[in-house]
Amino acid sequence: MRDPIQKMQPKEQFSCGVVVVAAGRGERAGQSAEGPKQYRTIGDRPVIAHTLDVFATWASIGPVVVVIHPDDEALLAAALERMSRPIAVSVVYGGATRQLSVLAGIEALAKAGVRHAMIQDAVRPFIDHALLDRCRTALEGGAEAVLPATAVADTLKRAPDGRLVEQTVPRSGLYAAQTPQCFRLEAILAAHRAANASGRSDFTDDASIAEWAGIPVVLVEGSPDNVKLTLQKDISMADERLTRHAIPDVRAGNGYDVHQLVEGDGVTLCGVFIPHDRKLSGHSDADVALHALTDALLATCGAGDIGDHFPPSDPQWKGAASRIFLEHAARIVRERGGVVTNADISLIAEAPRVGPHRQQMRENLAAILDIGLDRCSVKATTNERLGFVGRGEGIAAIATATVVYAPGTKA
Ligand SMILES: Nc1ccn([C@@H]2O[C@H](COP(=O)(O)OP(=O)(O)OP(=O)(O)O)[C@@H](O)[C@H]2O)c(=O)n1
Ligand SMILES: C[C@](O)(CO)[C@H](O)COP(=O)(O)O
Repeated sequence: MRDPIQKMQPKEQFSCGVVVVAAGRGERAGQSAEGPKQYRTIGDRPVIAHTLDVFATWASIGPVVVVIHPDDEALLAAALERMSRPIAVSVVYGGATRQLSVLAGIEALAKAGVRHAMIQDAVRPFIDHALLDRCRTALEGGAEAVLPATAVADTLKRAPDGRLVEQTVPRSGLYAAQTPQCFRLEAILAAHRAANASGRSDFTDDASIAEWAGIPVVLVEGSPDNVKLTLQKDISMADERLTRHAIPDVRAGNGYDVHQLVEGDGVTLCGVFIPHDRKLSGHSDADVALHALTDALLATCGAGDIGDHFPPSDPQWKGAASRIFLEHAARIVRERGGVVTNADISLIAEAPRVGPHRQQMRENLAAILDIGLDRCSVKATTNERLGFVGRGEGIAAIATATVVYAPGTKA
């Protein structure tokens, strides 16, 4: 589409607020326990959170008014919690039609003292910054009314009874209207007020009110992605699209621990008791490997470290089997929506030899974490006789845990 405004130099100061209309009942989409369609989850969040996010992350963002149904206050509050960037919104109640809801929204926006208004359906979550920029350019070029639209691609038929085709309608010059529809605020407010005063309530978009009021409406290129979620299948497709493209929330945590070797009869490593002429000193069974892995798991969800959960000063952990600590960390991870996908431990010790026990150690990890054996790794190395490990004064362990969290999981 050729955009006559696009080439013009900015002549109009851009100062723009946004009205997001969300007061509809979504009857064509059908009932859902989540509420009307604008509050239903697509991907990881409610539809309206996606829509508002695009404005919240747009450099030219101004004041935002959200028009809701009086029954939906809690739903909106919950959706605002799911934004990727917090946004301050004014909330007003809408009316029985979209037209009345928009009027309530632009009346509220007029109080914010902005020059321009973008009017957006809450149920068009796939707007993007390039589209908003095209609208902005057109407003800066002096347009009073700007309509993003796409040329109609299908052959059009008129069938008044929905059964028998009466006529093929030439599609040349026909466009499908999208939102945000953008206006000089004063002009669209006057047009909406006049339409309301005249008793007209059948306008399905704001550009048609502008046309009715004699305001020239300039087209800018819409986006084929900018679909309106009208039916259940639109919501399912939107969900599928976002889920397919969701970036996996993969987090890696590391842990490190050292325990001193003192006189004794053996050490416990990864839950395996290995007879030895020394033992590891510690408050619990001093399983340095499981301690490091516990820290690594906790690190994947910002849950502190082993000492926060099991203070060494607490007598109940005296001599405790360290698998308790690892089980606890794994439970925290699961409760926060995480799935452990890998656990890797490196032991650094001059003695005893770990090799003969590696398989049992891996099996212990797999059992404690309830994951496959191929996701559990135990390795060992000496410290080439260097340092405190090399002198046999202690054993160290380094662990890495990899956890995949559900999209949108809050740690
Ligand atoms: N009284 C109304 C009706 C609609 N809308 C909003 O206008 C947008 C586009 O409307 P539509 O898709 O028709 O939504 P609904 O009216 O909710 O759907 P239905 O007609 O199926 O009930 C939606 O964001 C909707 O919430 C509104 O704010 N107030
Ligand atoms: C405003 C709109 O989204 C532009 O396509 C559309 O007109 C809303 O229509 P509906 O009748 O409320 O579904």
